[in-house]
Amino acid sequence: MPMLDIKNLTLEIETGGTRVKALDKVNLTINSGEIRALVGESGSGKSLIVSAISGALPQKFHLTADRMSWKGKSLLSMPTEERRQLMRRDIAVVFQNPGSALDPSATLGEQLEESIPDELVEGKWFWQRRQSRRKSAISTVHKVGIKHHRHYLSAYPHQIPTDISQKFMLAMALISQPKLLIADDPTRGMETTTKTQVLKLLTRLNQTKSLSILFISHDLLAISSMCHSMTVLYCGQTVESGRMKMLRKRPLHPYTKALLDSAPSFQNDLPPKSLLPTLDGTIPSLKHVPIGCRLGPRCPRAQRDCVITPAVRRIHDHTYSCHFPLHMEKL
Ligand SMILES: Nc1ncnc2c1ncn2[C@@H]1O[C@H](COP(=O)(O)OP(=O)(O)OP(=O)(O)O)[C@@H](O)[C@H]1O
Repeated sequence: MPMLDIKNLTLEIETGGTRVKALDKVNLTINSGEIRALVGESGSGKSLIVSAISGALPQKFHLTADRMSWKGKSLLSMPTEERRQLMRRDIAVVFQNPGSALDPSATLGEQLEESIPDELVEGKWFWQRRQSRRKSAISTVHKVGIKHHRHYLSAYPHQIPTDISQKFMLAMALISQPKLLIADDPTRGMETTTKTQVLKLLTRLNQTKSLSILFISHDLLAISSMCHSMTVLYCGQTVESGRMKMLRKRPLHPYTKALLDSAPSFQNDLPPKSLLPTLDGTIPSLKHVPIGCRLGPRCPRAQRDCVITPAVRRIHDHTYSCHFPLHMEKL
């Protein structure tokens, strides 16, 4: 049984007097110990999925799903307090805008120490427990690559640079020793050495502590080096999902292929200064989503049938939604 299991998640948003489906029957599963990438162009709905899982959607959004469960328990019918505990203890989220998630009136040290669940604090007496909190705060900031802990732990959020607040959010997420980490573009804007350090830390935690990770990023090279599986999203629809190796070798959906082909690091035989292949056009706005397969107007393989939403098809653990998939002759 998957740890996190989402089936046919639909999210409707009111925009300009009409209701649009920002997410349209999205499927996503994460197994214990798995690192799954969630990829797709800007505006495809990745952050909305994160908000839906964490229960952080505005009231006016209308969310439905055939299944949205954590270890078999429905998240949709879970009492608020239980859901809050789950998000505090088992699922940790690193949101895209680290600054806005921090309390401006408390120091980083206070916020970090407060995030440690009571059961992870050692000692019987107040002073022992305070020391234990301090010790884990220091060791966690070191783990995520923040060196001058004395300086940063006593600083307020507005006093620290963006890259430190990004690392700090990761520390806040990891300090509760979660079972699943949802990281929405955690390395965005980081310089290469810091990024490598963060990715190594996540891989190590996955291998040694069996931490499952939903890794959202635009960095396909990082994704292919650390993720076991990948779910591809286009304009609110899941187009393909499967093992990383399989998707890289034989993507079945034209969008997955276009996405992989657009990454320079994946193109070994590309002559210098040649143009990377990309799909014409851009992702449509929510007000103008095409009917059926939303990639239709941009898809090189589109035909008349594509105005009907393709069903999800499965080959072992590889799923895709396309009327005219690639590579079928080789399967
Ligand atoms: N609060 C909101 N109100 C209205 N529309 C929204 C809201 N949040 C997101 N959207 C719309 O939902 C769609 C998906 O947005 P989302 O931020 O989830 O994309 P994303 O894939 O995370 O993009 P990025 O890679 O840039 O973070 C976009 O068209 C966006 O404009």
